[in-house]
Amino acid sequence: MFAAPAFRSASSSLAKRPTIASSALKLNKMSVRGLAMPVTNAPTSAYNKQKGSDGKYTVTMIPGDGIGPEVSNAVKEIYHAANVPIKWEEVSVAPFIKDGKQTIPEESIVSIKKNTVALKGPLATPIGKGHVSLNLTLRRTFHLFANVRPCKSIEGFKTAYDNVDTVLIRENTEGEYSGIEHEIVDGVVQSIKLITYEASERVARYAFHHAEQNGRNKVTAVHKAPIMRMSDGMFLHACRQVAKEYPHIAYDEDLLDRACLRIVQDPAPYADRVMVMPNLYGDILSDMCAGLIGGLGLTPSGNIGKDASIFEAVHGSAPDIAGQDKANPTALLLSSIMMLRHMSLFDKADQIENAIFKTIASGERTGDLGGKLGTRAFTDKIISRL
Ligand SMILES: NC(=O)C1=CN([C@@H]2O[C@H](COP(=O)(O)OP(=O)(O)OC[C@H]3O[C@@H](n4cnc5c(N)ncnc54)[C@H](O)[C@@H]3O)[C@@H](O)[C@H]2O)C=CC1
Ligand SMILES: O=C(O)CCC(=O)C(=O)O
Ligand SMILES: [Mg+2]
Repeated sequence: MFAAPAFRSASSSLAKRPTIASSALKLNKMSVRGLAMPVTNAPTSAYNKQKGSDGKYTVTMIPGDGIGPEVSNAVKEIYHAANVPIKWEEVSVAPFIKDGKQTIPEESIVSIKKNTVALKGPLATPIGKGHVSLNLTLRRTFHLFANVRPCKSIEGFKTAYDNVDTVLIRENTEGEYSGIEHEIVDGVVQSIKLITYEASERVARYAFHHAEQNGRNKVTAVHKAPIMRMSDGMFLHACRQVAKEYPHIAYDEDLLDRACLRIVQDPAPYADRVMVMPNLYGDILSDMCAGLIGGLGLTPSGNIGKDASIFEAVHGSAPDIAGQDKANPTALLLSSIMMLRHMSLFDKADQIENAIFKTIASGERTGDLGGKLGTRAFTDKIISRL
């Protein structure tokens, strides 16, 4: 097992390191002042909303950019056809500047806070100029500390492997995506990878909890601690501490590059476990896993917090195909199915999931899977199988 010498020398004072932890909290609260939710170490809380007088649960919907409105529309149509007891509260998170700071509309924050569940289409982030990532802003604003990204081979759709079944849990609020960058002097830029023990422990605990709840018998922490000695070293330390609380779940560690190689050479051994890792590694590894099962049109995710959860596809706004009726809505649909299960609407989740998989297996597919159907026609085929 890897030992992190530089980190070890500092570990005894770990519990008394309020400076790192409190500066992280300040960062989290910066995005939407006054509305940030408290951070706690509890793995997650159950969905406990009551149906409205119309017999429906209200869920926030953020259609998103690029292909977002097309794939969101597919979800809405299928849910309507399947009589899912959900009423969508559609909001925009288009940012504006208030007091010199990027702000997202209060209406969207109030909606997510009230409903505690949201389904989100992809949000585009301009490169190098314009607003900062709204995806990251939402994750930080609602302390969505764990990003769960399952990736499973689709029966009837042939790829190099038919046994991919990975579950990746990504720390979702800090790490390389803390957004702390500055130019020290001309031509020298510093980008801070901020890792706190608190966030590492929280996501590690969620990974073990998730493994336990989903019949997986191992947690693998994915890292680059030989290089990122203190930051990934602390992440590993937190994982090792939490592992002691779960003696019935095996724990091991793997280097990120080695894990990438192993997964593409033989994904089978990864079907028994949950992988947990810092933010950037999870972002990259989840696209890589998607490639093994047929691409980004197929992979869902859930951003899990204690007080709210936002479900979204792994993919982005796909500007190359936006507005052309080419997008595969499966990824957002499967994300919505994760959401339905989170809400304990298991029958509806199974019904829609079966219809999607039967449609794909029948050969009726969108272009990304080698098919001829557009987004709308594919949606209609799913509806016909509900
Ligand atoms: N969570 C989010 O909202 C995310 C947002 N983004 C943002 O999205 C924008 C575009 O990013 P890209 O790097 O181009 O990644 P992307 O995921 O949007 O697209 C990558 C490739 O996959 C294809 N693709 C993605 N989703 C598909 C679908 N549902 N059906 C068929 N093909 C699909 C695209 O056509 C493209 O060729 C950027 O502004 C990025 O920052 C990127 C990833 C996640
Ligand atoms: O926020 C973004 O623009 C990209 C985020 C991303 O790639 C992801 O969450 O997978
Ligand atoms: Mg990504």
